[in-house]
Amino acid sequence: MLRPLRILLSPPKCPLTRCCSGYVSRMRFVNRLQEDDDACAAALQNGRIFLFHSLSPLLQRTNRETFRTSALTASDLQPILKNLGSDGSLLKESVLIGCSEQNQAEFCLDVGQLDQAAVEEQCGGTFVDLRKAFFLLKGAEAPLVAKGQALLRWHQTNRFCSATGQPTQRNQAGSHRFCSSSSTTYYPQMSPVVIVLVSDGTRCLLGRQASFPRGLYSALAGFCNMGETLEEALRREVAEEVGLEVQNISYSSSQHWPFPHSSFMVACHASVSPTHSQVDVDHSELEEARWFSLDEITCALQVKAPPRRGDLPVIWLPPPHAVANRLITEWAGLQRHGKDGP
Ligand SMILES: NC(=O)C1=CN([C@@H]2O[C@H](COP(=O)(O)OP(=O)(O)OC[C@H]3O[C@@H](n4cnc5c(N)ncnc54)[C@H](O)[C@@H]3O)[C@@H](O)[C@H]2O)C=CC1
Repeated sequence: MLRPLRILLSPPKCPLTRCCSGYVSRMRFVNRLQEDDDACAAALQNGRIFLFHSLSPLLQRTNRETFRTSALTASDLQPILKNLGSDGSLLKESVLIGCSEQNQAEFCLDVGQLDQAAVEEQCGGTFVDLRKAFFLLKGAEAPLVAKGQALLRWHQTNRFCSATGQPTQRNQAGSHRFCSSSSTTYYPQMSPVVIVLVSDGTRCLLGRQASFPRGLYSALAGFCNMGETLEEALRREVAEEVGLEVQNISYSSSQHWPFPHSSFMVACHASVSPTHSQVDVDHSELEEARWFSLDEITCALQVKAPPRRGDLPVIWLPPPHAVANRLITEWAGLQRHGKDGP
């Protein structure tokens, strides 16, 4: 007979003062768990575990429209895994992703080898593709599942040493893998990407790829090449994609972006002189790029959901989770207050 399942909903955000007071101890706790396998195994027994199935996170519907992540404790999960025919070793495949504000270690576990419907039934949730889940979740929950999925994916695709072909072994936290034949330690990787909102003083430049949904425009983005600085990558990408030379580069913010794989997005503003703003699009990279006025951006920022089939054509922008949205919002705010971006 199964014990009643206790689903732990992610805690609401705590007041700033409390977050700050516990921050140092939480960071040191996570760091210790990454270094000490025994401590990590013990923390797993008392931790919160976010389930994934074939890299899709388990979500709970809170009402008709909204979803939240759900986490189980090890003691809730163990009987479920056993009931579904898994031995006790599966739990140890959990990877550490952080520590809650209640000082509880947080882990992710992919149960892709178990029957999806059976896990959903026993856990009272639904596994949702990350592309959908990322935009259904609010606040800190979206980056949390993105981080968990990225780490689980990295382990699934780095089981062997690229030098010797021998299997690699992970530490308990999952913060690295080790090949004992070549004594090589492998760490999870992100690809650096620069994303830039170019302004000519009164307008900003957005582009769209042919693969984007109809009407979606975004800031220009591109992967950094080996050996490049961010500034070099930014200048090169803008030159390649739209034939412009930018100046006045300023940093805005950054984010981990899980699509299609882990990118480390560094978001910047930059400018061109209004007398040198003629766009020359490389159509092998972009379908279109053009300048947008503040009025056009203000309208586009008000479109809160992608247009549906049959709706009138409308220009819309990446959602608030995307750092591109932050760049565009920052630019619009500065324009409204009479200052250009960078
Ligand atoms: N979070 C946000 O606000 C936004 C995120 N992005 C992300 O930025 C990234 C780059 O954007 P785009 O250049 O438009 O992407 P893209 O997917 O069009 O990639 C461009 C080219 O870069 C090369 N490439 C792919 N993966 C690479 C890697 N890991 N390292 C080096 N080169 C690689 C390939 O030749 C690919 O054709 C994408 O992951 C995209 O999802 C793009 C716009 C907004």
